[in-house]
Amino acid sequence: MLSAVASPASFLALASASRRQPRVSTAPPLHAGANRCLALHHWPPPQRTARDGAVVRAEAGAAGKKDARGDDAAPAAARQPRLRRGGAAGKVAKRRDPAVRPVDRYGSGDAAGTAHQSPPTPRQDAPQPRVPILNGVLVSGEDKSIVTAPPTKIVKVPTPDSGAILTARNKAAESIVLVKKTPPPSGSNFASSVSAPRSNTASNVELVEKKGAEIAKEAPKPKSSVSAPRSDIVGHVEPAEKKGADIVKEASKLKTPVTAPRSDTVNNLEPAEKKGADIVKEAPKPKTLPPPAAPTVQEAAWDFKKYIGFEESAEVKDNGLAAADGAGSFEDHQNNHSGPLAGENVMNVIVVAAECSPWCKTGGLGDVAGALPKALARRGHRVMVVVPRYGDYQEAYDLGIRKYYKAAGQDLEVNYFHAYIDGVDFVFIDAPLFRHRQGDIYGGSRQEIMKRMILFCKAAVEVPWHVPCGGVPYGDGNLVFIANDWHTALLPVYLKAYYRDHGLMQYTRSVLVIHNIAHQGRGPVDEFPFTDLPEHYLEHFKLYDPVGGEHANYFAAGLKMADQVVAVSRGYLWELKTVEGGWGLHDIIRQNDWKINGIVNGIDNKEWNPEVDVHLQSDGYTNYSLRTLDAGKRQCKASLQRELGLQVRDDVPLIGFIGRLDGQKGVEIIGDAMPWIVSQDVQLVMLGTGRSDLEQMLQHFEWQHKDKVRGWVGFSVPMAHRITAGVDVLVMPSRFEPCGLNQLYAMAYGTVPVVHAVGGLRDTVSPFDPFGDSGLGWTFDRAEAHKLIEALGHCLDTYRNYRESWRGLQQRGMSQDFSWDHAAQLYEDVLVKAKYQW
Ligand SMILES: Nc1ncnc2c1ncn2[C@@H]1O[C@H](COP(=O)(O)OP(=O)(O)O[C@H]2O[C@H](CO)[C@@H](O)[C@H](O)[C@H]2O)[C@@H](O)[C@H]1O
Repeated sequence: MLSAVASPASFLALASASRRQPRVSTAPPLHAGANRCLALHHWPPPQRTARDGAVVRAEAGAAGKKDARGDDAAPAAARQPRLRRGGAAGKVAKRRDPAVRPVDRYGSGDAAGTAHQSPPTPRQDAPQPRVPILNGVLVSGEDKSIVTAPPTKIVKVPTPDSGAILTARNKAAESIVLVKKTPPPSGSNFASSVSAPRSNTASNVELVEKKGAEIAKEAPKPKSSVSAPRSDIVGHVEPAEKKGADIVKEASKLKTPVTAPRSDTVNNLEPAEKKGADIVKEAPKPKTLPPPAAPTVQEAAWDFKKYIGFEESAEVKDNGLAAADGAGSFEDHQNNHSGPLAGENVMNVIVVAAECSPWCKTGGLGDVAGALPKALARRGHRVMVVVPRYGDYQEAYDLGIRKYYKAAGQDLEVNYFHAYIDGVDFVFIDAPLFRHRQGDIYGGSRQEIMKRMILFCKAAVEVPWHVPCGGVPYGDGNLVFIANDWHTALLPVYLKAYYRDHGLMQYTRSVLVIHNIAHQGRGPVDEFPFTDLPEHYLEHFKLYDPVGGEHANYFAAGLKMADQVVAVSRGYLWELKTVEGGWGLHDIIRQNDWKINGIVNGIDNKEWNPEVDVHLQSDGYTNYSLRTLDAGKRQCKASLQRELGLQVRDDVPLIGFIGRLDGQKGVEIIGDAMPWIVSQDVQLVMLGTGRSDLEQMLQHFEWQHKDKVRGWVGFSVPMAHRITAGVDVLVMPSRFEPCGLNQLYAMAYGTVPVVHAVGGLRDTVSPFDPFGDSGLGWTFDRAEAHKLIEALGHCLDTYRNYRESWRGLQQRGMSQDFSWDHAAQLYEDVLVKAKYQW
């Protein structure tokens, strides 16, 4: 008997148990038909390859070598290798190169087993030796006394009036130049960022000024041309430029690290404008340099709708759909004289992620990085997304800025590309390491992907200084970074170790979002020096794993260093604190509980909306709304059946599955339930890519049940949209699901979800109650085939025999507000908490 609500503990314990056990292919279906015993052992058994990116014994040593402990000691789900997947939205061809073992989607790997010893207590508050690091250059011990002094360097401007602050390289005479503020070009988001009251601006400025005045009184006059008292400019040193001794020598002449009003007060902040102007007046005139490829702002001409290939229909416009996602368009806000929704909480926000839709997406992280920033911008924040440039993205142009950063012992050049879309600055970090990875963004060995992420985080943390979006860099005051998953967990660490520990970037905060803690960025302790962090930071990384032993863990360090943390649902946050759900980091999560927030993702109302969905505008599909649900869905269903070569029948329930093919998504549970499924009068379509054994399973089922089953192996955004619209039921038997987006998309499209009640699935799909006529779908409390079958059985019964109840389910699902605007408001609360946190 299905119990609609079970305790989370039981979900987890059971999910975890099933993770540990081999798949049982003989789970007795409740409504088994004649061919219930259809053998599942036809398809190849899961390969027992080493888990990608797993904990690597220190002694495994040699570069490129994977987990030396083998798979047998790890839990089953954890053991399953997660193959890399293609990336480009909608057109990513899968590549498999047998010569290079894929690492996995998240590169460096699944966390280890279920039994964990307590990780070391976080010690970020412990007194630490103040080893000065100036842009990653360690200053020797005897120079410690000057640690707090700002390095005097090195700013040149691209053009005198561009407002950009760029550091010069290979330039003999370096000087600091205060850059005059220029009015933002039309179309830039500068207006939004400066027009809003900046609550901490005033207070920060006062604070800094007061402090500055006091210190300045005591401080000897700097000898260099540091006439512009701008701490962030002063504080910035080109890493590869003048190292160690030089910097120390220069810096020792100054004792005014934070005396100055900060660049952001000059560049970004309205209340500080006057002061900024005064400072500018006093500042020496910028040298006239030959103009480099200056950032001309072309963003205004960029049309997102054109880019994604649709124009809203007149009907949609009339219905005020644009406003349906809450805050209205960015333009609306610009014209809205009542000020930004965020009010005095307006901030500069930089979202840093390894993928971002529509440029590069392998899963939900890409969706979030593409949509959350726009929602934050609609609230009035000045928002930037920083993402690697894996391919040649047409809408982004080269800013002509070159920087060098050290990663894994190598000096690597990065360039910055920029686009301004929907009120958001998108900055693409270009480097040879990222180029040509579009179809394989998490590919390569563990060391390779870790090196990419080290470089990415180092470059990203300095973007607010170097990249003049709309002519004006963000600056480091009133600034918060939102890092995502292990790939960017190093960002909060670099922010602290390189800057905040040394009195720089004092008004910058970091938030780390946990989308999936099963991937943590683990490596042997002896690879820690690759990160280029001070030695004493190692303690924040070290984690003991009973299976893999001691290792260095990026996610662990990021969780400790971030000012605030977000888990992508409240249910997931609860699970993270359990042994089964924390994947070895549960103790760290518990210890940092005070700063962890659970926020369910939203959905992009332009991208995932049946009324305007561009993928429903051809091949017989159609857009539809709640009003036209019956006809619209019928048409989409028929088109999907036709496109997939299934019999076109409206009366047969069409079931769908979309997802990465790995242990998390529970696709093998569908496999276990297959004998029962094909015994019913149903059709089933599954779309996914990932583990090769699971891909083969999909293909095998299609081959075996041609009349009923389709297994589409690949990554196809259009097909994901069409399946979401065309099917009646979406199954998600995920073993764990931090949030889950597909069930949200399904409900928005009038498709009824049947889900394993874990994490975000449990939070977002309330179980159907036929008596109260409430609920949004069916849930089952254990990731097991017979539980799925039971829930699916009830679902199909309702579909066939209780059409009114079915219609009610669809209507309730479509009427939910899943917009990002609500989630963005909750994120804003977290950003504000971080901002006032010291
Ligand atoms: N073969 C395919 N072809 C086309 N599109 C495909 C596809 N396979 C998956 N997708 C798309 O990728 C996205 C996957 O979303 P999920 O929420 O399942 O994310 P994922 O588990 O990757 O991410 C993690 O992060 C997200 C975001 O926080 C959490 O919701 C989630 O629980 C967590 O595991 C959806 O947009 C889906 O349509």
